[in-house]
Amino acid sequence: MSKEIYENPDLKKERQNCPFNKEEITHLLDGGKEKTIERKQLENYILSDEQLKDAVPMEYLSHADKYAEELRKACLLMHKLADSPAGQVPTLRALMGAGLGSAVLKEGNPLALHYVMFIPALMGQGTIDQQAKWLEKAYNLNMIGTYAQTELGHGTFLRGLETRATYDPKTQEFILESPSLTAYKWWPGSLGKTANYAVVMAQLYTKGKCEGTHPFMVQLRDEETHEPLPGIVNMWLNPVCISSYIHYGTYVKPTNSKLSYATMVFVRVVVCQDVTTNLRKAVTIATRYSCVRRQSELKPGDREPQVMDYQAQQNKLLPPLAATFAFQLAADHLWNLYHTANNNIEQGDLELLPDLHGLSCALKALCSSEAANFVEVCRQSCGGHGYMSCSNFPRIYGQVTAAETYEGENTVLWLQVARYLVKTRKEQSGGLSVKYLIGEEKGPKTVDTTLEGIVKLYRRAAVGLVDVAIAELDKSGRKGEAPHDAWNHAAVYLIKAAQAHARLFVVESFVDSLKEGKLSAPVRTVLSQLCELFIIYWLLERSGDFFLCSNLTKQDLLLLNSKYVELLAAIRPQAVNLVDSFDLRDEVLNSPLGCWDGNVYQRLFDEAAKSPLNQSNVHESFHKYLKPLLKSNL
Ligand SMILES: CCCCC/C=C\C/C=C\C/C=C\C/C=C\C/C=C/C(=O)SCCNC(=O)CCNC(=O)[C@H](O)C(C)(C)COP(=O)(O)OP(=O)(O)OC[C@H]1O[C@@H](n2cnc3c(N)ncnc32)[C@H](O)[C@@H]1OP(=O)(O)O
Ligand SMILES: Cc1cc2nc3c(=O)[nH]c(=O)nc-3n(C[C@H](O)[C@H](O)[C@H](O)COP(=O)(O)OP(=O)(O)OC[C@H]3O[C@@H](n4cnc5c(N)ncnc54)[C@H](O)[C@@H]3O)c2cc1C
Repeated sequence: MSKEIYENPDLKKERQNCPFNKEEITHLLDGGKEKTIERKQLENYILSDEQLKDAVPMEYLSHADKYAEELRKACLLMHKLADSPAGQVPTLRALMGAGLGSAVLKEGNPLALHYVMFIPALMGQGTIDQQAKWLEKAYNLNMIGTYAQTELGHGTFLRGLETRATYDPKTQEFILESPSLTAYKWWPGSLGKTANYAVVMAQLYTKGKCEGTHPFMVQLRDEETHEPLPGIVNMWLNPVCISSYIHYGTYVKPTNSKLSYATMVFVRVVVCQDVTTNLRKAVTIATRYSCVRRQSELKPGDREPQVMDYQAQQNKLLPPLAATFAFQLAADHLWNLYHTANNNIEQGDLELLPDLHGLSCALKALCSSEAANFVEVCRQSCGGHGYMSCSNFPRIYGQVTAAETYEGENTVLWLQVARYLVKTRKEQSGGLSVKYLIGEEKGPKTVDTTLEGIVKLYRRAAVGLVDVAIAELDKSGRKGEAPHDAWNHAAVYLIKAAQAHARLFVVESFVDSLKEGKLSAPVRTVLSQLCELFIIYWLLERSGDFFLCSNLTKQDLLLLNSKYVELLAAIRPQAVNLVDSFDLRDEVLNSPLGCWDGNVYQRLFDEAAKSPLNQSNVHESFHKYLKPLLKSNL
């Protein structure tokens, strides 16, 4: 007799009469039906392996045991890579990120940096000969690498890195040294115990001249014993410069000194997708829980309502739900730009480099900061149970908020974006993503609150805020301030302009994708509602920017507020169906609050029972500490 599959009755009701094809949205997010099939096959292949399951919840292990357990599983995953039904690269991409990877490696992947930065650095900056020598070894895992750039004293300011690589023309060797405590490489993932090689970013000195930061391949540990090589703490010998800038002792300048920053650009592009995956998990958990959880009284005398029926809860969860689509579509556009720019760069055409740098900084900063804020709202929307470690919100939040700092601290990246915008606006020259800055904004300044009208408002704000920032810079200049002081004193305006640019890109990506996409009418309807909700939400959140830069009136704002709450009500009935379309398995969500069947309370109870403290009625510490206290008659 087949066991009746439990489904929470409220969730069951939410799923009845879904007006759109969930699989159509799943395929859209995966990149097509074939990709969905491939993903599901890969998920089955990985998640069915009993050896990859945690015997006890990771939170109850010691630091060292957590490391050992994650390393055990990471190594097992690498063995499974060879036989993966999806092929090596799609499998690696899935295993390195916030989706399938974090379902197995909940505390982090000790081998992530090897694939996410070490190999990309070799591919992006190594010579053909160097790639021939190291790439096969890296792909075969005969070496484990990391990317060692950040030091105790410097993470942001790369031109201030202290680690030095001095070229000795007599021996044709580079001597790497960390001249001070603050020069110690600090933060690189896997550097502590896992990697035996590293790409080390160091200031290149040759013939007494500093040529700036360059990547060097350095062996850290003995390949057999894994012991650190002699002098590894403060003196590294025998590194090799990864790139071909030293020709027979003479330094040959690269076509662009920033090409040595290319690895970071790659990860910034990838991070946008990764934080979006984490946000999808958080929204799924919070949405399903909000339709299972019944609390308080909406209509006097009635049964306690689903908390999702409170407009306040819809206001918490539907903008992040819409954001997952907005960020995914924008990340897809950025990924395409990355590939185009990279292919051009390989042919020596650097024209798109400033666009790629500007946009990757903008989207990485926007997606990571917005996702972190939205994940925290999702956590709070689940009340006390959202605070529990087993809810998975603490881990998801930790992963997303880290992305606000690594790969370029967000404020610093916003200022990079502003530099690119000001230059483009002033020089009236520029590339792909800033065309709106070239020439004057045309058309009437009147406001219409249609989708197209709202996009025009975003464009006006993006242009207007750059002009406000430029006016501030010019004002400081007229007062005789040096350019660097003027820049620092305009930082608030510059960051606002950068953020408005990033939002415009996301909004246009979402609107254009719906125009171009081959979507069924029901899917187009629900995605258009989400699109309109999201662009109005952001406008209401940042209304000051729009008042400053357009003829937006109080009446317009009241109208948009009404439209916003109407859209909350319109989308509410499809919230569970939309998160079901993400097709995130329970093992990927890893949360009793978000499971497909909605059996929340039993799963919470079962999770609590796993705690070591719940294995006995009286913990031994009672007799050691509490009982003496009770008897001490203080
Ligand atoms: C197998 C596939 C794997 C798939 C993976 C799947 C999932 C992975 C998911 C998530 C990732 C997982 C884990 C996370 C990975 C790693 C953990 C974290 C790693 C790190 O944090 S590594 C260290 C990161 N550190 C930084 O980012 C440092 C930030 N600082 C800087 O970048 C620079 O200092 C600066 C802020 C840009 C300033 O540089 P500076 O040299 O001073 O230049 P400026 O004077 O400001 O500008 C001069 C000029 O140069 C242009 N510029 C600057 N940077 C770039 C660039 N990168 N590219 C192009 N151009 C650049 C700038 O625009 C100026 O141009 P002008 O024309 O205006 O002169
Ligand atoms: C989880 C995690 C993983 C990491 N992994 C790696 C890794 O694998 N390899 C690696 O090399 N590094 C790694 N890092 C380090 C990371 O790249 C740096 O922490 C990051 O670049 C920020 O630099 P910082 O720590 O020096 O911060 P700082 O730059 O010192 O930031 C401190 C404050 O100063 C402000 N500030 C700095 N410069 C400016 C400016 N010009 N204008 C205005 N304000 C400014 C910042 O906005 C911030 O508010 C990792 C970090 C984390 C958190």
